[in-house]
Amino acid sequence: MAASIPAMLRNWLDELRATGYRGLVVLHSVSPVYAGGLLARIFSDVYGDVLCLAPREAREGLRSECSRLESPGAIDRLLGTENSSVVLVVPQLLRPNLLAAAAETVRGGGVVALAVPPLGEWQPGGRDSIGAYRRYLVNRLGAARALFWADYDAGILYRQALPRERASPPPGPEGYRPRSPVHRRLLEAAATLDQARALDEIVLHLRRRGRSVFVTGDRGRGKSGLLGLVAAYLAASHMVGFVPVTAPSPGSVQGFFRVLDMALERLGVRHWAIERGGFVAGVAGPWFHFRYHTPDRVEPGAFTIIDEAAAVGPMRLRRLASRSPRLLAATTIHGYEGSGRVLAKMIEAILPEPRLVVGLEHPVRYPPGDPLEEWLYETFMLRAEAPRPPSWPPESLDAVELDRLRLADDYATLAQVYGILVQAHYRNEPDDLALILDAPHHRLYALLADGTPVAVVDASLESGDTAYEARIMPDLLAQASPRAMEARGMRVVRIAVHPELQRRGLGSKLLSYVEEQARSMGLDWLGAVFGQPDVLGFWRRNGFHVVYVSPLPSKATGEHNIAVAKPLTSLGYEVVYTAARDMLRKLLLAGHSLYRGLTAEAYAAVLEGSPELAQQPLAVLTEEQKHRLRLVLEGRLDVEAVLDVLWLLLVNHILSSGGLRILEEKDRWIAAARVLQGKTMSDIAAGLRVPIQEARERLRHLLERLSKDHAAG
Ligand SMILES: CC(=O)SCCNC(=O)CCNC(=O)[C@H](O)C(C)(C)COP(=O)(O)OP(=O)(O)OC[C@H]1O[C@@H](n2cnc3c(N)ncnc32)[C@H](O)[C@@H]1OP(=O)(O)O
Ligand SMILES: Nc1ncnc2c1ncn2[C@@H]1O[C@H](COP(=O)(O)OP(=O)(O)OP(=O)(O)O)[C@@H](O)[C@H]1O
Repeated sequence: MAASIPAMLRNWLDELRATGYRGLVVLHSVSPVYAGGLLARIFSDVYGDVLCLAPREAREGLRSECSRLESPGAIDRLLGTENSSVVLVVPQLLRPNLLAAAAETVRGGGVVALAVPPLGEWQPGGRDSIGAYRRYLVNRLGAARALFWADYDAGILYRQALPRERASPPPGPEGYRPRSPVHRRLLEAAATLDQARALDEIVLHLRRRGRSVFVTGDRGRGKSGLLGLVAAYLAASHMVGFVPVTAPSPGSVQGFFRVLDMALERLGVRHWAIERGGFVAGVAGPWFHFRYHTPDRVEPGAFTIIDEAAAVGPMRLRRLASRSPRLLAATTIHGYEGSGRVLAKMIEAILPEPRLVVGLEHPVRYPPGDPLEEWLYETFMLRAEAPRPPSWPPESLDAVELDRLRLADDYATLAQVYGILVQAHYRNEPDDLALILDAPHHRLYALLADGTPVAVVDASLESGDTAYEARIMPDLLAQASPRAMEARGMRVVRIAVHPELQRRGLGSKLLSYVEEQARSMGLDWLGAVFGQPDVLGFWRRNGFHVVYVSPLPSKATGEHNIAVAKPLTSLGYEVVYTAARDMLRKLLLAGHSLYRGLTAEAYAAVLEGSPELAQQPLAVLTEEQKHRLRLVLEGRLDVEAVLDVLWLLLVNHILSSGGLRILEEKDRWIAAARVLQGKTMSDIAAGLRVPIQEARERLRHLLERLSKDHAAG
């Protein structure tokens, strides 16, 4: 009986190849390594090439079967490669990111295969899983349109399916009539008609003095390739000299450089590649140089190219956009390494006008409508969107904890929940769904309006006993609070309200339900960690305090993580207030060193504090300082002569009142940036778009006010 599974698989592969589409193979066995070897042998016969990804202990047994054998961790490097078949040997945890990324490398007619333990023992969520992810995956396998699913040892075929129709290849660039003066040879270098049309539009836009271009599309649509074609046009037309190119990693620009190199070759433009650390880091010619820099190092040029802009983050983009006269950017809307429509809209708004937005739809490596891509996108909800909101006001509005095992069987509700939750994070990736469904220490809460989710919280239980990789808050609190590791709490990993129903109190209502749940579990604190300082207002309104601000920006997004917490027990009070008071002091005393990198707005926001954080001020002014202060107040010296005095007065004002209590927003920003962070007046004026003279006036008024308060105090 067992012998027939390989034969059936071969037949299925023949039929799959005839359709031109890609498919998924899942083969169970008590020895996933053996099953992986078997799959590799069959694929090698059928296709000639097999990429195998297996953990170290499994690799020895596979060496002779695979044309390339790597660890699952190498997937980032392999993303630019193209394969007919990929075998993933997965004895334990199956990370959705790995499966989705491996599929990205497979061309039309090819397969991705999973070699896994027998169905009864299969736990793709790993050892501590609650089993919801397994249940969900098994349900989803039932919905795949191109699947071969069997148990090799038992000789059982669970399911095989093939699409009925045959794929038609995406239309090519042949015969496309351009409107711009783009070179014919360059147009023919496009991989799809879509890419050719976009190239033409972009050239037209740039020739008409357009300032920015934003290319969007799902993964594998040829976005990076399109940037390469445009770059070749700019070089060949002598429109550029030095062009900085940035993206989250050098690996992510290899496709760009490859297509740039190919296109310059076709145009007969002399050029050479510059390699660094095994990657192409630049392509240069006699009058041009395209050069890769990491997002934290890149200096904008007259033309700046940004690939995977979503991963570079809005903060860095804003900085690049404000300093670069012209920009070419591309981003994935939905893909294995995340992103989302919200972020694409945000990026679009940052890019300067006149701006052209072009979308690419046709995949480059496989036909449109590919069933494997469809299955991955649906299974990992990569196109998740908030559902249509229910009619408002609803008859009932109930906060509940969602049963994740039941959710695994209810695709429609899970899609609604996830569709709301994705907004709380710029970048959503397949792994996120598995985490939310399956992580043992996570809890999922929702506010249901007549049964439809309108607000969702994903929370995680954390204490000193939680595994190091799975806890965040206890370690942050422990930096200042000696008893933090004794305390137990719940971290709101994400909170989101339906986009059409925000600012009606729903977020606060759900949060207070979560707080009740945490109290009933006897937890000491409720907390959250996030990157966007603009939601701080929401947390403060709900009684949370800033307990930590990361001095280092995230390498990718440039944002500084902020942690907030609210105490629920007396131990919680001790831990949270100790950390929050210490943080306020540290933010003040290290404003010019550790926290100088924060924008004035973000720094002023974290300093806002609350009266409960009031504490002992620093030393009083010396006689000499008082003397200088008098001279300034009488107009005989400039404010800059008493910045030390102003620093002391401001720090003491904040310490004794528990936060930066200056009402006018611009005054707060200028005071924070000049006095506490030590930024120059010209940087501040440029950053906040305030004339220097006005900034000086505001600083002087602040001095007058604080010295009056000081005299009165
Ligand atoms: C750990 C994390 O997930 S952080 C990321 C948070 N999530 C997001 O940013 C996703 C998009 N935003 C949302 O989903 C929601 O707006 C939330 C969750 C931030 C807030 O929920 P809402 O229901 O909109 O807020 P709610 O009406 O309860 O707000 C109460 C008060 O908080 C403050 N507040 C709420 N949102 C904000 C905000 N974005 N910025 C500043 N203050 C805010 C306001 O003072 C508000 O009162 P007001 O509307 O009378 O001025
Ligand atoms: N015009 C082209 N000629 C040859 N190959 C191309 C062309 N355009 C893209 N490719 C190749 O097709 C594959 C997918 O294209 P590309 O990387 O540009 O897609 P993308 O939309 O940027 O997606 P991703 O987010 O996966 O990078 C890459 O290997 C790329 O090198």
